[in-house]
Amino acid sequence: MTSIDVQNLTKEYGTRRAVDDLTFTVRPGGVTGFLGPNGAGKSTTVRLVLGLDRPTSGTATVGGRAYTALHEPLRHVGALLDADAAHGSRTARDHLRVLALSNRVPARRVDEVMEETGIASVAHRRVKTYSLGMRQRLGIAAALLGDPGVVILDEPSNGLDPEGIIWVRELLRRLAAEGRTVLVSSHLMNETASFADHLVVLGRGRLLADTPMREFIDARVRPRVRVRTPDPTALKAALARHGHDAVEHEDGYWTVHHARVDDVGRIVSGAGVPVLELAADQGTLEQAYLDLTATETEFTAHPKEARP
Ligand SMILES: Nc1ncnc2c1ncn2[C@@H]1O[C@H](COP(=O)(O)OP(=O)(O)OP(=O)(O)O)[C@@H](O)[C@H]1O
Repeated sequence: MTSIDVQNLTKEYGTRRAVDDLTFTVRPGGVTGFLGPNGAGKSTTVRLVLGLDRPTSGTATVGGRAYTALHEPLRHVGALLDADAAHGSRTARDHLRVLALSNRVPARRVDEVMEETGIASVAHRRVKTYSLGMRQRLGIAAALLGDPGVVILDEPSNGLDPEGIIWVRELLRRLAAEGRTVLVSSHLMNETASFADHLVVLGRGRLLADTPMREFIDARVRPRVRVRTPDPTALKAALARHGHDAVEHEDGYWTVHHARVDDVGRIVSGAGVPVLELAADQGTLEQAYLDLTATETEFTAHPKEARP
């Protein structure tokens, strides 16, 4: 099985340390979300993994070997870094054929990946006539061309329509289910939450988190419960007896903070409080991420102060 191993990786550009002593492993069989504010060092790390840049110190390997030492690398690692990587005056099919030929990938894979990514019907069109979403699909097709065990995608949903976004989500899950190692960097928290099971989070070049997604959220966002009842007085009284408080919202719901849905369910049913709806509000990846990175963001917009 092929892992991505980053070991004490550091990259300096002049006096700026873009990546600072990073150590983490991306394992097969799951989708790892690669997160961090602008300038955190995600792209630099990926470039070091792909041998596009040289580390100042430390190592980045794929299956125990440096990318540059891989024979026919496309058959081991597929990557989407930039949707504009294809030459605009080439057709999509020609672009993929050239890639296939230079990596001894069977020619039939060209048609297979175009079919899989939904661009078969535009295979003969020049890439410069493609929309951003179509170029994105072509970039994903190129990443999958060599049937690689490791797939690294930077913002794969970029420019895709709603149907395309769902397609990417399912594709990532399937690649992981097939036992591949999948690393996806993104700034879209809802999207990342929909496909990732593990997270690696960077801030100012350093590792801030390397945890399963559920643990990441649970450790940072306290659970809440939403309740709707026609008898708020009985609800508040029953909760108060167990040390809980309920806060009313404009939409008619009550929120019980720092509470688990099982506990609130038992309390209200035990007290005979009529309940129309009861739901766990588990907290989102976005809440947890913002909580973690609040102090790690290099670039923040500050609203102008109001003048007296
Ligand atoms: N070639 C380079 N020369 C000088 N500085 C660089 C170079 N590449 C990256 N940097 C700097 O390294 C830091 C990390 O940048 P990087 O692009 O890796 O971050 P990122 O997490 O991918 O950000 P984003 O989310 O904005 O894409 C930034 O401060 C950036 O300005």
